[in-house]
Amino acid sequence: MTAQHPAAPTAHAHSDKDRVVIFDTTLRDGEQSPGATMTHEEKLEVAELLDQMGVDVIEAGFPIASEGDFFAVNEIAKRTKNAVVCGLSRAAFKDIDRCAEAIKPAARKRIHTFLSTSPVHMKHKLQKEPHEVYEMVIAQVTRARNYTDDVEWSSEDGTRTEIDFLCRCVEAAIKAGATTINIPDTVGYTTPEEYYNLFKTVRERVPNSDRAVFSVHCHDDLGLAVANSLAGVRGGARQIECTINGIGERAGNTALEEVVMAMKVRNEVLPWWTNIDATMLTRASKLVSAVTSFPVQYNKAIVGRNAFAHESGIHQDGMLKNAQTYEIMTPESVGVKQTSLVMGKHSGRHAFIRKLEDLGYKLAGNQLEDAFVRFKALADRKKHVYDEDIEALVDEEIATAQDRIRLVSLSVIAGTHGPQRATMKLNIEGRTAIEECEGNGPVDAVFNCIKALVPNEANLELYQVHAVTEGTDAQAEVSVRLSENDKTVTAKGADPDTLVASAKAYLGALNKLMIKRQRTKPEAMTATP
Ligand SMILES: CC(=O)SCCNC(=O)CCNC(=O)[C@H](O)C(C)(C)COP(=O)(O)OP(=O)(O)OC[C@H]1O[C@@H](n2cnc3c(N)ncnc32)[C@H](O)[C@@H]1OP(=O)(O)O
Ligand SMILES: CC(C)C(=O)C(=O)O
Ligand SMILES: [Mg+2]
Repeated sequence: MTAQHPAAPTAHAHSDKDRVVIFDTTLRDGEQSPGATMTHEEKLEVAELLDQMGVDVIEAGFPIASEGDFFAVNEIAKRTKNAVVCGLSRAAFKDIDRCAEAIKPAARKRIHTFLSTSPVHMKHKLQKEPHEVYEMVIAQVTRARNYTDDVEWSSEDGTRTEIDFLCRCVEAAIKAGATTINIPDTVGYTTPEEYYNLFKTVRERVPNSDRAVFSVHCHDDLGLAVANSLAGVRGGARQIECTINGIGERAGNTALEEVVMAMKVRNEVLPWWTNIDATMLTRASKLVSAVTSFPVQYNKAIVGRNAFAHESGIHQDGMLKNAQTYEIMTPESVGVKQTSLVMGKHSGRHAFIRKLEDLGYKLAGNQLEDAFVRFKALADRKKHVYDEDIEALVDEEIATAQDRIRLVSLSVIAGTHGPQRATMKLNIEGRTAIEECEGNGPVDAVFNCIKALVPNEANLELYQVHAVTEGTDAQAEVSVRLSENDKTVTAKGADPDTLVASAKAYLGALNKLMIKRQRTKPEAMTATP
């Protein structure tokens, strides 16, 4: 799995015009996800990691929202080494002043002020006329510019805003001193083509548009946030607002890891670049998931636990031959140690052999074939087949290869109304025999069957059960110790069914006894004493 992917991130001759600013809003829009609230310390930890991984702007919070938010933004402003620290504020002087105070200690600081421009928001939410909104844009951006020369203005619900009004507001904001213009798709309503056209149009129509960086901010209500963001960049935007794991209001925001890797892996068609150290993406994902208690879906692009895992035999075989067959980026490129070949019911022989080698086994011929058949049978019954399951299975295969008594089938009737009853079929040196016995409990009934089928004087000294792995579908591993005269043998049996495992262990011990008997008394060749 060391093959070099042609699509793997490579060094580019970067040009400044293709540089995309990564504006992370995990701590602001991300934290707006219901239930995603982070503690003060957790926010500091996330901000430190974002700074280390090369995020350009950290939107650290909404300082007017609460004392807690203010202090978090303020502390992040003090600690951040490289990134611009940004705070959000409504179009209200008190918000802007509070935001300015919070970000004051930052080496590089931004005030982000927003105001809705769509008819529905202006009429129902703000209850203001367009001309009032227009005046507010100018007043608020001007106010913010008193504190810093890095001011971002967002036209909330920009994608449902009437285009002439949007262009007028954007022009006014830039004239008042905004250096970044964000046109959010606040409700996740737009489509890639539409969003591309929006940026193209606004940039063409607004006379002073070249004096600001345009920014995309997308929500994932229709699952289009990443596609829309990239379309906006194609339309001329050079800042992407995003969050780790795509957390955020409702269906979330554009996932940082997805846009970053899309541009890296498909750079020939998405020819832009960022400053993000992609090898830190997995770490960031895990941290944000841990502090928000939001699990990352298994099949999530880039950072989901299945993003570099393969279970089906055809894919595993391809991966073993050349990783490029089924992976478009290396796991290492996003901070995952290695591809994992998950053993399950869809796995094939190539992967099984590789797994056995990794676990230190070398089986061939019938032994390998038998082990594979038993592995498939186990995988059919068990959700997760762990390494320990395979070890137990192979150990048993090796231990029982020479067995003269083999379990063919077992069924047991157990429950609250005893006596319990077992029916067992054995293959004893090539001959099939069947017996039905009762017992004081299901294990007793099983062992009585064995005694009836293979009469013996052996004394059961130990019977022990433990689970090989976790979960209710874990394999049971049963150990049985039998003694006969001066001979003592121990054997193990593993199976998801404890009673089958018990029978296998008992029979395994009997088989070993027979070998011992044979060694000391070569004429004792038969299964019965
Ligand atoms: C699209 C986005 O993500 S926007 C960001 C959303 N994030 C948040 O709301 C989280 C933090 N918010 C809060 O803590 C609170 O809502 C606060 C502190 C901002 C305001 O709290 P309150 O004063 O109690 O107001 P409340 O939240 O109930 O209502 C919002 C008010 O802000 C107004 N408002 C909304 N957006 C803006 C804006 N961009 N500029 C100015 N006023 C605005 C609303 O019209 C409403 O005003 P009204 O009270 O005159 O009707
Ligand atoms: C505050 C703005 C930028 C926002 O989060 C949105 O419109 O979605
Ligand atoms: Mg948002």
